[in-house]
Amino acid sequence: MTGSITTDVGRPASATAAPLLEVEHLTMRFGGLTAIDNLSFTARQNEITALIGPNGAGKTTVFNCLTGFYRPTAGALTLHTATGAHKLERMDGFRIARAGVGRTFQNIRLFPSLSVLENLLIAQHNRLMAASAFSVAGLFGLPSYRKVESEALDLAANWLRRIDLLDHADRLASELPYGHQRRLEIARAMCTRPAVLCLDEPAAGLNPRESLELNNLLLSIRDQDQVGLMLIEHDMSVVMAISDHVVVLDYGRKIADDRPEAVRNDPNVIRAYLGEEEDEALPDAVAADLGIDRGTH
Ligand SMILES: Nc1ncnc2c1ncn2[C@@H]1O[C@H](COP(=O)(O)OP(=O)(O)OP(=O)(O)O)[C@@H](O)[C@H]1O
Repeated sequence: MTGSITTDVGRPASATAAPLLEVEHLTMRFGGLTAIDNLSFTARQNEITALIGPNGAGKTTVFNCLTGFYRPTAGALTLHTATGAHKLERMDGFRIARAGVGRTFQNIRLFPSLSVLENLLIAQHNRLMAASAFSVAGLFGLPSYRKVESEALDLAANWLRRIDLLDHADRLASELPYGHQRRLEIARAMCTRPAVLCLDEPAAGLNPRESLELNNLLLSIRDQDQVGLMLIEHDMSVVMAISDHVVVLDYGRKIADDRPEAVRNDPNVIRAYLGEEEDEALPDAVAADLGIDRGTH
């Protein structure tokens, strides 16, 4: 083993930024299978927290608990926002979204037969309906509705500019190239005004140029939008390039929780993530991604 060992499992990566999302003793069982086993970590404001691990480690299950798709078997999930501390484990998906948890999925879930602009407006549907007082009269008569409607259009236009799709606003979402659809899905999630945005494999299927554009978009969201990002990602080059903090799962248990440069040299992570006892057995490309120096063998 040539990589240095620096990870202190369980130590938070940063104690400076305010806690945004606290996961405490999260457990999720499906019958006899424990998919998440007593998992605790903290994601912080204005940071990108990556959740990584081998296939079946439990990453998507964590997202499903955070977004109300699953009700956890045990544990507490607390989102801290300007409106207070929200106990997510007691809430359904609709209330969790309103509390400030946004999400994208492994498989793109845009409305394919709506335009690019309509996809960004429909994401703001709940806010628009609330401003209409849920009445037809409100849709046509209330000044508060017109104000929110104008803000919704401004927000959509702003995101179209940021993802460089303003010229494509009237095209059907399904007509866009795959990489554009990925960016649109992130913009759509941002139009729900989340406090934390959970991204499930956003780089999957992207070519290197699109992947670089995605990195820049996610960094700009972190730095400009008062949003914390949680990222499930198999592409280690993306994880290492943009994450502030990495949590590693293996068989539902946390095996590392630290800065990316520490995690990538952790022998437990290498062993679990790659399923190999020795780094000599790793494919060269994987070892390079993990930053393992093989020159001295
Ligand atoms: N609804 C469910 N019912 C039964 N078992 C489930 C369910 N959802 C997930 N699991 C199991 O929980 C474990 C964790 O699955 P999960 O999809 O969270 O892993 P993952 O780390 O996201 O994997 P991948 O990287 O392949 O997407 C797996 O063994 C999976 O089969």
